[in-house]
Amino acid sequence: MSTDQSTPGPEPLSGNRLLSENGPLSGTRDAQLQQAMARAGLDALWVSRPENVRYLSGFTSGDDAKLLVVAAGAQAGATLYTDGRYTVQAGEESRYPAFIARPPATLEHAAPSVQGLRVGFEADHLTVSELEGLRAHWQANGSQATLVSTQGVIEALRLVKTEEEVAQIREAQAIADAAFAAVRPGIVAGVREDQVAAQLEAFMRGRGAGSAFDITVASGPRGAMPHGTASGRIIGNDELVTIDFGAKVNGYHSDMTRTVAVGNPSEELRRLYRAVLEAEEAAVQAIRPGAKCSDLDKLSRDILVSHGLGEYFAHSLGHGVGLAIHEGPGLRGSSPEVLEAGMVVTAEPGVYLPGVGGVRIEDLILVTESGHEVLSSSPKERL
Ligand SMILES: CSCC[C@H](N)C(=O)N1CCC[C@H]1C(=O)N[C@@H](C)C(=O)O
Repeated sequence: MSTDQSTPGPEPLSGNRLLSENGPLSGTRDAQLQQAMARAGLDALWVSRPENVRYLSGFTSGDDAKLLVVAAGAQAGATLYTDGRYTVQAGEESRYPAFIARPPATLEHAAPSVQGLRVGFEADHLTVSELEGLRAHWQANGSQATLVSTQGVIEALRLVKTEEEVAQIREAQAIADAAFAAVRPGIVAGVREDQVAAQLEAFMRGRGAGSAFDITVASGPRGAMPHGTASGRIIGNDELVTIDFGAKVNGYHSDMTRTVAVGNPSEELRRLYRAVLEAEEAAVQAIRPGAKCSDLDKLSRDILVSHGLGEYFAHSLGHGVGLAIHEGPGLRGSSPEVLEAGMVVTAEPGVYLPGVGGVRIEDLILVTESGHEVLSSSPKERL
């Protein structure tokens, strides 16, 4: 898989070609996109973030594709640009016609469509060389397009999930819960962290799901690493082990963390665990439409501060989950976002004490009209 569309590669199977005529914008998602583009003052949008390409087009190899959307006028419509490795797949999956080529042929093909338009590009997901390519082909080459830097145009549409999207996330979380139930009895002293991760991953693959990200299994002092990817460390007796993992179903992720006790951890470790559990449960209970993300973060942080642990809570409370493992809304102190029904978020406070260890507890939560539904069902230990 390559994210660099400018890398020379194999030629298209049968030359550059459009798989069908230009595709109209139709349906709810396209209408929302057109409104969002109008709000951002855009005539067209060059979509390069893989999840956004997938969200709009349905093409599942968004890493190797771009999408041009022209919102209105004679050229209105959308075209997927990908290369000859994906001719069949694009024909099967994409809601829009595909032009099979690599840059610069893709940009040359798009140039007449963007003539004189204000064309947005995704500033967080376009490389400098790709931007130079847009400039060379759409500005310096007579197309006279105005390139506009944008952030979060499509991400804003992805914040509230449809029922179909929630169903995928629910399925991913159910598989992760089943994996945890199957693997938990084997998390004992003498087992390596990476064996635990391998068992979780094998279980999820056996159920047709992928792993949402590199699994964290952080035992003993490694628990002080929030992103402590499973290592060859052997889990010891009387330790805490933090396990953070998720499944991926049809591109949609789940995310859950449990911290488990092996043997009889010290009273100091149990105290950390109880404080984190209190902070997590309070945050979950406060999740409802209208709740401010920054307030939720503060609520859990204040509880950890009251236990003298505020300085050890080294990240935000949580994040949205969907086609990306980390997406909006951000449940953090600086977030201006407010929860709405249909959002799927995590609540995952943690404390990390260098040389000692750490604790994190995380649930995956659907915001509902009446409050919330906790999608993760794996039991939490009471220490
Ligand atoms: C590599 S994906 C990690 C998934 C995990 N559940 C997670 O989101 N974590 C683990 C600890 C912190 C948190 C995280 O990475 N939060 C981000 C959004 C932050 O910047 O705080």
